[in-house]
Amino acid sequence: MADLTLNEKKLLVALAPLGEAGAGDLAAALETTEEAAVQYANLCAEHGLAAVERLSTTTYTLTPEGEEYREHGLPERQIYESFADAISMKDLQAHPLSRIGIGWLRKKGWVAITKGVAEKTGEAPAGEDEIALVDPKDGMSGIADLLKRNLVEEHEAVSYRVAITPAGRALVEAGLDLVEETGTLSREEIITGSWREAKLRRYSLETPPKRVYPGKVHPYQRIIDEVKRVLLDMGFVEMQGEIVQSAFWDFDALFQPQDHPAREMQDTFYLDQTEPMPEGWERVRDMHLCGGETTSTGWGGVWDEEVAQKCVLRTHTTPLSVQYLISHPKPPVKAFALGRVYRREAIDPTHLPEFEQLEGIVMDDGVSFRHLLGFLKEFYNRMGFDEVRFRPGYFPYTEPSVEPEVWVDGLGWVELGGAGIFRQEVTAPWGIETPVLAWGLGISRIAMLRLGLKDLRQLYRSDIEWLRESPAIRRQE
Ligand SMILES: N[C@@H](Cc1ccccc1)C(=O)O
Repeated sequence: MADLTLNEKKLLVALAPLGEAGAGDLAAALETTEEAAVQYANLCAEHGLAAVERLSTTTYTLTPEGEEYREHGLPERQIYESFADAISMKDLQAHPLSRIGIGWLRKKGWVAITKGVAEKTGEAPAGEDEIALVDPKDGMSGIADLLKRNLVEEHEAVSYRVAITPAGRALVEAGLDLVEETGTLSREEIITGSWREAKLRRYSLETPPKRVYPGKVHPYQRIIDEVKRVLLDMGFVEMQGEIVQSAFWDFDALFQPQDHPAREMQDTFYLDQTEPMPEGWERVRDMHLCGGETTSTGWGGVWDEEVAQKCVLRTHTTPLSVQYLISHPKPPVKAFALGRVYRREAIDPTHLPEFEQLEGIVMDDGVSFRHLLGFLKEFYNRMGFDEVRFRPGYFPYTEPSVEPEVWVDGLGWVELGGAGIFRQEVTAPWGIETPVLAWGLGISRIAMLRLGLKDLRQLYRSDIEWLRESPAIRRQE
């Protein structure tokens, strides 16, 4: 029995005079936790030196509702006692417990209902459930009904008893050497060689240890952090902005006409609040009406100030770009925002009413459409997508516009957002003449592809199994 650890030996020595003991007593004798004592006992059991018995006891306690009924009787009993022999259904239904109690009264056969009158059948013995309600104990036949009615709660308590086997006793009687073992060696012990005399604790390399699940960054947050890192590496600064925007910023400042379908209630979350117009709003109005002082003709028609003042949950992060340009009108500007946006979407595996967008702008003299494609390609390459292509797109605020797509094995080309060069209708009201490249990309989609998910909802539901299995490391570059 050379491979018994000191702890196992100590356990046997403590157990031998008792023959049999609860894990709690053994833990006290060994000055350790009950869990550890059970572990040592199990190791002894593996060597045939002890036997471990797992005992589980079930106890029941009353819920607050159960307590209430123990005192005053089950609802059906209370109703039963509230009238003499017969009662009209109308009066019966007026009883405060009627909603719970009437069904049970009938089911238990205590009343018979004919022509709108409930009449006692004369039989209403105390049921098993009522007996169990007084003092619920394991094995009572009324417990199941009380559990179903949520009047009692079940608790399971597990305890362990350990008994020494004849082989264990023989070993203790033959005498066990209780020399302290060491599990760690100090620098000195190694240098001086005194480790040779130390009694080293044996480890079993076959027994799998209990898995631990340390806290770690959420897989989606890791990708968001990585996106931000990539943009910062590419020389962008981060812009911040509000989730609640006026329709003026979310739509009008982006030259989205007031009758644009995306502005409608079924697509956008409107709030019951308004925001006053910002300085310079009249130039946006004029742009919509007639193109202001530019070569544009605008949309024509009418433009309603009240429509623009309504607040919405931002439907995209693009309003932040306009706001940033207004406060940073001088080139060069390279800025990004990564934040949540809201749309009234029916929920399915690839659509959610909230998701994350990565917004970006580059303003500088001489930047062109080719720079835009270059930025997007570079970004996706750095995020691990090697093949990128662009399809023509349309947005009211950009011209030309594109929709970037990336190639994903097994899925084909996946659309990931929109991009373009801001139209003069967007920039001119604020006196900006330098070209501005702009894009808004879906980040949850990227995360889904990178994490190999089939359902976007996985990113937002706290699925503990998935979180535990997700590696806590960054992607290999
Ligand atoms: N805002 C657009 C994306 C976009 C942003 C900037 C320029 C062009 C397109 C969207 O939400 O789909």
